Order: sequence, then structure tokens, then C-alpha cells
Amino acid sequence: MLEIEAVHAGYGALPVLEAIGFHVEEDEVVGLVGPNGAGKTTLVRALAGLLRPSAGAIRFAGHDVTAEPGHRRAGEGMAFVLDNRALFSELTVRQNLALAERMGRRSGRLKCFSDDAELFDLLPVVRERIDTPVQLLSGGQQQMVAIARALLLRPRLLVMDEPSAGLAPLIVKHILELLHRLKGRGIGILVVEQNVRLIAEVADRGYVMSLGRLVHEVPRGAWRSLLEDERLVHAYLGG
Ligand SMILES: Nc1ncnc2c1ncn2[C@@H]1O[C@H](COP(=O)(O)OP(=O)(O)OP(=O)(O)O)[C@@H](O)[C@H]1O
Repeated sequence: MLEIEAVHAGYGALPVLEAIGFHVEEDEVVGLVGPNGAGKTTLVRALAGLLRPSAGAIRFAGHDVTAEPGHRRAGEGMAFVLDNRALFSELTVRQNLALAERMGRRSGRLKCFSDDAELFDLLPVVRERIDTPVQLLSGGQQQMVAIARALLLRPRLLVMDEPSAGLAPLIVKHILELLHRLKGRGIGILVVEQNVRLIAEVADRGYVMSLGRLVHEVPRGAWRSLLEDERLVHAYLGG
């Protein structure tokens, strides 16, 4: 579904990503872990169309989207929960969700939940605060709104950048539960995280990133052995 081939990207003359290549298939959760400054957010920005790779290709559902702007990618079913959440802070939750809901409906794609009630049961705070301006919500509540917006788009691929960053353990638990519930609904999910223990709980397989490169591949079911590999954890994941 998502295929990244030898992507290089950076900021002006500063190269960050070097020959990044990996894939995400339908119905799997792929984790990408790495320490601060590894280039995880830079990669997500390149996937979202916010940063143009200097070389390499990004293919989604069989076609090359490397040069496509972000809104086209969203229209085709690539949904992102970015680290800054990218919500309109002065608008209410309902207003923030309306556009995604309309885009999802027009796409003709299937909903990932049987109905919106099921989605809001999983994200109760969204329903409770539906008429509240986003700027009055806590960071965790805003994260839930960003997730709801991504899912209302009826995505085929969901990319989440550091979903646990700065959030209380209870909210993180909630996000994990939601990811488990999304399994088996035809969506490919890429979760980019510094917290490898969290990824190990939810991802089927994954990759370790360091200094702009993929340095290790974690096969299906092998997260535990990664966590037990002191040399790897120490070298790339900060001990
Ligand atoms: N807008 C920018 N302009 C210049 N350099 C940047 C910019 N954003 C990030 N960088 C640099 O790119 C490198 C990778 O940063 P990036 O934010 O992608 O890493 P990360 O793995 O997401 O780390 P973190 O978990 O701390 O967010 C770092 O050296 C960073 O200083």
C-alpha cells in the first residue's frame, strides 16, 4: 500500500534522511522507532507532502505521489496525525471534523467503523467536547480530535507521529486500545515513536531509525527480542 524507495530529504543544505526504504501493507501496524533527532518527523513530513524529497520515490496504492501536494494525498486516503496536531485552534471540535467527514463521504471509500457512534464510543472526549473550541482542550483531548479527524477521512493509510508524546499514561493506553481496534479493518497503519515499549505492544513489525537511516528491521513478532537486545537498545534507543 505504501512503498518508500531510497528517499533522501533534508532542510536546505542539511541532509537528514538518507536512502530510506520500507513498506506498509494493508491491515498491518508498522512501528518506526528511533531516538531524538533520528529524522522521524522529517520522514512523516515527506510522507505528508510537507517536505519534498531530494531523491527517491513515495508510492501509495500503486502510484507515485512524490510530487503530489498534501491535499491530494489526503484525498486519496493518506491520513496523518502530526506532532503539532495541525488543528484549527479557534474552531470547535465539530468544525474541525466537518471537512474531513465530508472528504471521507465524497471519497466513496468504506468507513473504518460501522458508524460514527462506534468511533465516538472509542473517543468519548470528542463527543463530550464537540462544541468546544479546540484551543480550550488539553493536549490529550486535542490528540483525540486529531485522531478522529484522520479516521473520518476513511483512510486507507494512517500515519501517526509520536502519538504518546507529552500525554498522560491513561491517554496513551486509550490510544493503544484504539490502534488494536483498528486492526483488521483494511487500513495500513504506520506509527512513528520514540517510545519503543509502546510500539512493541501494538506494532506487528517495524524498523529502527538512527541519524537519518534505517539501521535495523524488526520482523513480525520480534519486538520482544529487540527489547532484550541490550547492544541494539543501547546503541540506537538510548539505553
Ligand atoms: N525545520 C528544520 N530546519 C532545519 N533542520 C531541521 C528542521 N527540523 C528538523 N531539523 C533537523 O533534522 C534532524 C531530524 O529531526 P526530526 O525532527 O526529523 O527528528 P525526530 O526523529 O523526529 O526527533 P524528535 O523525536 O526529537 O522529534 C535534526 O537534526 C533536526 O535538528
